[in-house]
Amino acid sequence: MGWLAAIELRRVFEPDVDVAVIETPELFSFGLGEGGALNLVDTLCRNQLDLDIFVGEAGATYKLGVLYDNWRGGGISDRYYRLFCGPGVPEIEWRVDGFFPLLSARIAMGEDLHTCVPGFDAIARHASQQDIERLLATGQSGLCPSYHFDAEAFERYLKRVGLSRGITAHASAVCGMRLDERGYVRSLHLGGEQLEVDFVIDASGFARLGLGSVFGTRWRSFANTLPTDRAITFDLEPSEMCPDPVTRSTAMKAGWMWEVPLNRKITAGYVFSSRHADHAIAVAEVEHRLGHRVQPKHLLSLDQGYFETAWVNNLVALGTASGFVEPLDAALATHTFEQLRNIGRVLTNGGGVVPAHTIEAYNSANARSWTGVRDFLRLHYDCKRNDAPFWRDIAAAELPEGYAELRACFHKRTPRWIDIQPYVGSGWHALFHQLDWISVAAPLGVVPATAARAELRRLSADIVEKLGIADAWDA
Ligand SMILES: Cc1cc2nc3c(=O)[nH]c(=O)nc-3n(C[C@H](O)[C@H](O)[C@H](O)COP(=O)(O)OP(=O)(O)OC[C@H]3O[C@@H](n4cnc5c(N)ncnc54)[C@H](O)[C@@H]3O)c2cc1C
Repeated sequence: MGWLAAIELRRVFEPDVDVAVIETPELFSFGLGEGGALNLVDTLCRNQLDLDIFVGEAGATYKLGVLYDNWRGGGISDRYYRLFCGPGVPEIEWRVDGFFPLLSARIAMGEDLHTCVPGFDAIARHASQQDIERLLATGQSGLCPSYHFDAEAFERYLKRVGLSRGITAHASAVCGMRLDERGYVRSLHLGGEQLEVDFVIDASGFARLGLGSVFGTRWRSFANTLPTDRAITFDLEPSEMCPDPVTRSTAMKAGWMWEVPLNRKITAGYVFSSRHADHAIAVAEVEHRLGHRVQPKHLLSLDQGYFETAWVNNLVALGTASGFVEPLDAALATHTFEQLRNIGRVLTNGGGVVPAHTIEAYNSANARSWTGVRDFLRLHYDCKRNDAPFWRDIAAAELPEGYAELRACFHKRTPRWIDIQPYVGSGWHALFHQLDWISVAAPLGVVPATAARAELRRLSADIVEKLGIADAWDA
């Protein structure tokens, strides 16, 4: 994300401010395909990165949501979707007292939620990219697009754009930082050279040069809540059908597997708990599920959590340098884009002069946002599976307090905006909205039919008749 951050800074700073990217000549990359959420598109547009050029340069394909396979334990055909919904879906446009009566009626009747989106048919029949483009252009699909993309190709594209906009590149590793007596970074050590700096965005990924090494900021671990701590990654041959416009997340015996469909390959991985499987067991399970051998590319140890303070004086950490969560729902990329938007917003609104209490507000909003990510991801594991020790252990594990309370509410009614609002602070946007929570909580039974029925019964008979949901009301 380093080049993207530099492009954001180039946009917000005056032309006479130098913006530079320091990148190691031995660039480290997982070679992954990634999927963004809707704020990927906002980030590109805000920075005048043309979407058509991005698609060509980053090998991007449409992403219209996430497909969850086997999270309820009913086998590979037991699936539900969380779609990126836009205008044109009556179930979402009708809202009464903070809830969606037409969606609640579906939950009360035990119906799928994703089938209410007109464009879902195109997803189900593996429509081509051109068909999806045409469908989106009609404005009738009820869908908003994001993209899957090749992370390395995206970074190369951003570098070309960055250089063309006057950003300078230093091919060198950052070996250290010199702080002044107040703890502000004054220069970076680049091998033999010192680079004087006024402001630093640390996008050093797992190296965590700033918060981890220099400032020793406190780490808030999610290990008790999100138990997966290992991942293997591998590529798959693309299927003969067109690339699916959804990221596929399949529940496995000791975690879950992701598949990001790109044009010429599918990048995939299995995130698992080391208490319940090891590398060999994970590979064997993947091969058994797919029915063929795979060639693992990386075995990674993952420590899920975040640094309590992401912005210290004149250094702010971005993306993995500030925290990490498993790639479920592209939460890390979504959080990173929101961090970047807020860094840009604070710098622009402050005219480059930012008081300490604004930095505190950024840090507290960032921490809230991470908590929201943790709880939304934890929701996915609330799935009543008990066919393997991993799922039984999760079912028995203690829940974080905030999420435990939310879950208790969802037994009585569907998720509301007021439930999510506490995760959002100081000008930040929610990463996962009411509809996202409903789309996962209802299929898993965290919102039971009885809860949906109870809230429908609070509606007047007039509204029930107008909406045509008397069956659900009476059920
Ligand atoms: C297993 C796995 C699967 C993932 N899958 C997805 C997914 O499907 N979708 C998704 O949205 N996200 C996914 N992610 C998250 C994804 O990695 C991040 O969203 C994003 O790529 C992280 O970007 P970053 O810039 O923070 O870190 P990185 O991409 O790791 O970049 C850090 C950069 O800093 C450089 N660097 C390190 N040390 C130094 C130094 N001393 N000096 C100079 N440069 C240095 C490195 O060479 C590297 O180029 C996944 C992550 C993992 C681990």
